[in-house]
Amino acid sequence: MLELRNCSHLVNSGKRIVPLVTHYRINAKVWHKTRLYSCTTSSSETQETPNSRSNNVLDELKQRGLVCQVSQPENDLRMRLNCNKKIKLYCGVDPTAQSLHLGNLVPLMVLLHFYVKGHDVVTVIGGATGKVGDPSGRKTERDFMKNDIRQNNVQSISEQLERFFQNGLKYYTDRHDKRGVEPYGKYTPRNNYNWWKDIKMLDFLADFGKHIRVQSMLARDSVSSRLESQNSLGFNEFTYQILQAYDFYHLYKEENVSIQVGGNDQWGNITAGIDLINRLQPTQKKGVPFGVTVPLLTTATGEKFGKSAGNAVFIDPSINTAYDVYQFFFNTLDADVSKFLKIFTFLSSNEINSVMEMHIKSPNIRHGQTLLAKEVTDMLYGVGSGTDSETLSNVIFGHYDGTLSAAKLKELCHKAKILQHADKKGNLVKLISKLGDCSISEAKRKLSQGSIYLHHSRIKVKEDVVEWGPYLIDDQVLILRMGKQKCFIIEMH
Ligand SMILES: Nc1ncnc2c1ncn2[C@@H]1O[C@H](COP(=O)(O)OP(=O)(O)OP(=O)(O)O)[C@@H](O)[C@H]1O
Ligand SMILES: N[C@@H](Cc1ccc(O)cc1)C(=O)O
Repeated sequence: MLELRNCSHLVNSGKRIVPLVTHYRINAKVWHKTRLYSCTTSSSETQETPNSRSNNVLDELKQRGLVCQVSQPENDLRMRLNCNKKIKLYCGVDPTAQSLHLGNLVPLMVLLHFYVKGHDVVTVIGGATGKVGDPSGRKTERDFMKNDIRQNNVQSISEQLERFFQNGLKYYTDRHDKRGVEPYGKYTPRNNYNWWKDIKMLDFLADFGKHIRVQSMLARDSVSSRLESQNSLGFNEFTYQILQAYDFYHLYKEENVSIQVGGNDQWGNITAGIDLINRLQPTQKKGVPFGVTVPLLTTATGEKFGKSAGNAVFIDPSINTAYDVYQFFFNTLDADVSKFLKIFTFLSSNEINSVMEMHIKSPNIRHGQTLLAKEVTDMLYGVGSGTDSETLSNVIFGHYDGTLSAAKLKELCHKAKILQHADKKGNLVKLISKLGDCSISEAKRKLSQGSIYLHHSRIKVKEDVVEWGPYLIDDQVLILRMGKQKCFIIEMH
């Protein structure tokens, strides 16, 4: 199991609830069947491919801790990869929230590794499966979701997936190869509603029903665990595995997809698909279908990090900004840094080892967390956003030499959604009361106690201020600190 600290300030059920005004460094303790596949098979999926694919991606992924289970015969898969053949793989996501979260990124990182090495990747958004509800890893039934909400989720997650592969490729290119034309794979987005909407129940039962064995369905963990517990299981949830199995069959048959990737909680659904394909054998030419699962990221209390547990860190920019995600990774526990560098970045093991050496010597400097935060932010939000977030973080946490212009500072704060506004005609006491959400007398008390600092040079101010000039950057921007934990950046109009 991998562990993510519970980062409650970035976590929510759809809205960004990062406090816009409270920024503090949290010290490390706070968060805590089988046919032999022939390499000479000549389906479209196995054309000759460029050299970049000759590395065995699977071995690299294993070294990175990105592989939990691989379906048998694993050696066939390894042979296929070693033969430098192009492979097509898919991962599905159900539209049960507005945004992807960091847990979803783990299987998507597997796809990204294959993609940048020239393999083709497909994502399936569960427009159909999302209506039914996957019981995998859940103790209880899902809440009902209205069609229009699900539809909006399909839309936003589709955009996020597209952006993930676009930004991921740019990030990879930026770090690895700037020579131009690259043998990258092809990215194909799919929505399973598009094939499920035309399937008639009678036809489905007649054509596929006998190939789906009830004993196997009952034996899958997602079903058996619920049947053993007090919590009952709806017929919709019971049948979910059939839908996902058919998706894999459909993609295998129609689009030459031969590997399904998912979190380890998806093992039952993925193997249901492999069983269905093997029973139906739509074509001998395509070779054995495979499943690869990734380990589940869990919280310190062992819960899967995701939507159901209510602890997801969402990556939609309208929910969490680049700066929020930077802060999340900057606050990674020391014990998790190396693991996350392997999972969430494309840094080589040499690069990771060398930063970890520095990190172990002086953990308080946070070399590892800084690199991790910068890399992941660049990968998710676009190359450059990691450095911007680091710059802003340095300003907020007091490592700022004053060289940044007010214009740049405003731009960074605006993007991070933390820029405050105030009237130059107002006084400091009123400003403290507004920003600190306290009474005027409490604001005066904070001032007289010496807990207010202005300007990047941290001038301690104990009296009210009406003349702002001496404290402003370029006569426009005020940095105000309240105690050691709160920093506000305010544009004074
Ligand atoms: N914490 C996690 N670690 C690794 N993989 C994860 C994690 N959370 C989700 N995934 C994987 O992401 C893919 C998409 O999952 P899905 O959209 O259903 O998200 P989810 O958070 O698991 O949702 P829910 O909690 O509603 O079941 C699946 O393969 C799933 O296993
Ligand atoms: N069942 C997956 C999502 C999914 C949907 C359709 C698929 O074909 C594959 C995966 C999940 O809940 O995480």
